[in-house]
Amino acid sequence: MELIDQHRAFDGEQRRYRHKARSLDCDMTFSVFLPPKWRSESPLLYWLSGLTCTDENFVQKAGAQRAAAALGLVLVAPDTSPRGETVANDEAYDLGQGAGFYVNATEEPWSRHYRMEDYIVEELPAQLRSELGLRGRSGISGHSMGGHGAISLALKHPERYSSVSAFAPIANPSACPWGEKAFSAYLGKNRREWERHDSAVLLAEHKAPWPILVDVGSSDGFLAEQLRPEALERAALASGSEVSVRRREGYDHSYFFVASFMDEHLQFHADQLTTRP
Ligand SMILES: N[C@@H](CCC(=O)N[C@@H](CS)C(=O)NCC(=O)O)C(=O)O
Repeated sequence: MELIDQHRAFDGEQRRYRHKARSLDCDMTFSVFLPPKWRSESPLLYWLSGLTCTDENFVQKAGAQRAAAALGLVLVAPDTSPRGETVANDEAYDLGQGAGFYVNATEEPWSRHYRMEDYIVEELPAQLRSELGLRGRSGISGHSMGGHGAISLALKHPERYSSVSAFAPIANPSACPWGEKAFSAYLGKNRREWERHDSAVLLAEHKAPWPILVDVGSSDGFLAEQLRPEALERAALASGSEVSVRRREGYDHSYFFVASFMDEHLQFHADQLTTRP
């Protein structure tokens, strides 16, 4: 992989890499923050971003580096979809490039490149292990579409992740307009298939092995129609899972909201990653 950008930050390093992603069959960029004195065992936090984002929105807007440096957390920020002129796309902001929804697509024209679940869960961790020697325990978090990605991927691959949180997640994508549109394009018309990637459905069926921390803003314009955090709370009750959904008065969907509570999420992950068996 090729180092394409590097900045000192809080005595650590904010780096950006480009590499050939086998699972996505295209070149990808991702960002990684290495805290001071990082080691191969340092814990990692994967951050999955939302619609329209690249790896850079989080790096530039979330203000996560100061606390990550203090806590010794490596931050990994992947892009939100495969990229490139030969990669299928759509004019809408909520489908195609910038909107991979963290699933492996089965439908044309998406199935060749849109394999974000394999990329996030398998290929990127293997790349970080082989190229940077990073093999610490991993947590996962994200925003909006990335909050859906974080919770659903962790529930699908519980052996891979030791801590999970989300900001304004699309909690029940098989029952909201963003999710219905993306899942019908990527996964086809069978709603049963959609439910295999739906955090609320997965959580209702299986008790989560870790507590899940969620923040949502009460003034988020997407809250009632697209995010539906109450579905996650109902699911947690049904399975006996520990899910804390905190409603933050007056906050909206933006990275101003994310940045406001980032330190609390990083502390939560650091606690889980360093103290849980
Ligand atoms: N642009 C879309 C909304 C997209 C949006 O809000 N994206 C969020 C994630 S779902 C985001 O993080 N945008 C990039 C940013 O704020 O830096 C719209 O017009 O409704």
